[in-house]
Amino acid sequence: MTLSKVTLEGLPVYRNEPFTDFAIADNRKAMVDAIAAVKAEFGRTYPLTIGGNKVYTAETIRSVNPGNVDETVGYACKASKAHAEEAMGAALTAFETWKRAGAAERSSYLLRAAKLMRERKHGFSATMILESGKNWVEADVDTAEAIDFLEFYAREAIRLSETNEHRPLVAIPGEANRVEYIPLGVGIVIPPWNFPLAICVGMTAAAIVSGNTVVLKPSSLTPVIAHRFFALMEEVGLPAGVINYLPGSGAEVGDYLTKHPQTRFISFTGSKEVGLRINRLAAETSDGQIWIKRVIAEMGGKDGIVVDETADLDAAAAAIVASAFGFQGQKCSAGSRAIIVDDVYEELVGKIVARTRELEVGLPELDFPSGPVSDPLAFDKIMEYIDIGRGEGNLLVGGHKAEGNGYYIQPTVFSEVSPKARIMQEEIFGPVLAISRAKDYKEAISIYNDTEFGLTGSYYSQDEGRIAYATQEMHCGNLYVNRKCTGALVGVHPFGGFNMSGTDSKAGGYDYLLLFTQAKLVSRKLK
Ligand SMILES: NC(=O)c1ccc[n+]([C@@H]2O[C@H](COP(=O)([O-])OP(=O)(O)OC[C@H]3O[C@@H](n4cnc5c(N)ncnc54)[C@H](O)[C@@H]3O)[C@@H](O)[C@H]2O)c1
Ligand SMILES: N[C@@H](CCC=O)C(=O)O
Repeated sequence: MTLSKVTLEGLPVYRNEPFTDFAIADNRKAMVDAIAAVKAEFGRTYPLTIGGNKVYTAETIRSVNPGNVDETVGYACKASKAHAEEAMGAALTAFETWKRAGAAERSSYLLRAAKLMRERKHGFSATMILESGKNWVEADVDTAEAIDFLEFYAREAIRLSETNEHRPLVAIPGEANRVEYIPLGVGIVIPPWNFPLAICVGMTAAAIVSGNTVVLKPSSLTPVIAHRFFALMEEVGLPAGVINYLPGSGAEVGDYLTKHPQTRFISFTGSKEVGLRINRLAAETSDGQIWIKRVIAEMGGKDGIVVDETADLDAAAAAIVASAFGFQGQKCSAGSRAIIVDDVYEELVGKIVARTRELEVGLPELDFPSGPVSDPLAFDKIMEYIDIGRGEGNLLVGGHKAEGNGYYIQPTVFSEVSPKARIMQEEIFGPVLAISRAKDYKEAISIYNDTEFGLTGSYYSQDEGRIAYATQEMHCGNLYVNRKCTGALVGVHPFGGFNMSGTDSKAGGYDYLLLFTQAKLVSRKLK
């Protein structure tokens, strides 16, 4: 593919990457082989990369397999503030040329990376299985989403560069007017650990394809998969300094870069606490700073599924269990609350309990449906919430540590939980489902709305009037009807939440790249 020749018309129509069917023996074998190949690389040290230079540090971050804590996936070199300063310098230098590359050229790097990632799909997924504790399907979905982000944003950058053709300004005689979406500058990209490939790729790709350069500070829990993506971008020939790979402490390097006067924007996805801190620090102007920093902050959720008495209860039970316990509830979209109307409460709770009991907990590489949680801090926090839950509801399933040489917790269900209970209000980010009873669908929806978050929600019903009411009243960025509240697809379900869930950036949607650009109007008087 010639770089400057990429056009929207010349590209195949965007389609979501298909998921792998692991019922097929060849696909299972391919994943087993990929896991073995990743294990053969265990224990390697991954350098920082600043302006293309590899930097090895004495201090490293040990990336542990949360499913078998004796295994070290790798060691990531750990940046200091001095490295952060160098990375900022490298990104500023690279920006001077990268900002002038056309959208077609910038997009071509993403498209090449997508092609290679597709060819090596199971390798990327296997790294996540071993580094983040995803089961095979969850890891495969994460890789597919990463490929989707690359393909989608490549097309979006080209579309945005052709905006005057697709959305012409109002014409007036004697002038030629056009809008150009130009890059912002150097951005700090701070992804979470839980979609360690897809979200890392999506945030980084969107920033650079819009003409910015970035310092990428991956989560300290998943630096190896982030490095795998970074190495892919090097392999496709991305110029040095466009992405600077800089693992390090959030408190040290993260704060330093957030406060830096030459940081133009911060693209963050993670917890409410860290997001609010970044937002506050970024609002303070540093000496020498000549802009208002832009903060894109996608944060947590306390998502839920509302079920009324007309709903298909088997479908609702399946969705509630999948949304609550998929990847051990460690998704911002996790349906950690179910709000069920009185008439069908007992029946539906029975179905939820039965399905939850079927979830076997075990080693991700052996593809158990339920695996470990991320790390000891998360383990302790979740177990504390389970203790709190014992005082706030009826424990129906789980409630204990599960067997295994890792951070395993039994999928846990509490019923008869008050809407104001802590386990109904606070993000637990683990395999804990709280169920509340409502007298009717209107009360159920008002319980759903009664949190500080507003990310995802589902409404289960067969009544069109109620569906219309729920559509209007449920206050969240991603509302689903008669489907689970996890699993947004790029281009299909633009993703982002309201209130304390963040800035509603709508990742994977048509508005996302605008966040990484500024619009410049050029008006020319004609003779
Ligand atoms: N809304 C979304 O789209 C979305 C998607 C995924 C995850 N999340 C949320 O992310 C959270 C889980 O991810 P996590 O545990 O990685 O979150 P986290 O907030 O602990 O960390 C997120 C990132 O911030 C970094 N960080 C920590 N302190 C920092 C600081 N002072 N300055 C700069 N960076 C700092 C971390 O190293 C990590 O890379 C959950 O709350 C989840 O709901 C939200
Ligand atoms: N986009 C993902 C959630 C990302 C947050 O963890 C979903 O829709 O389930």
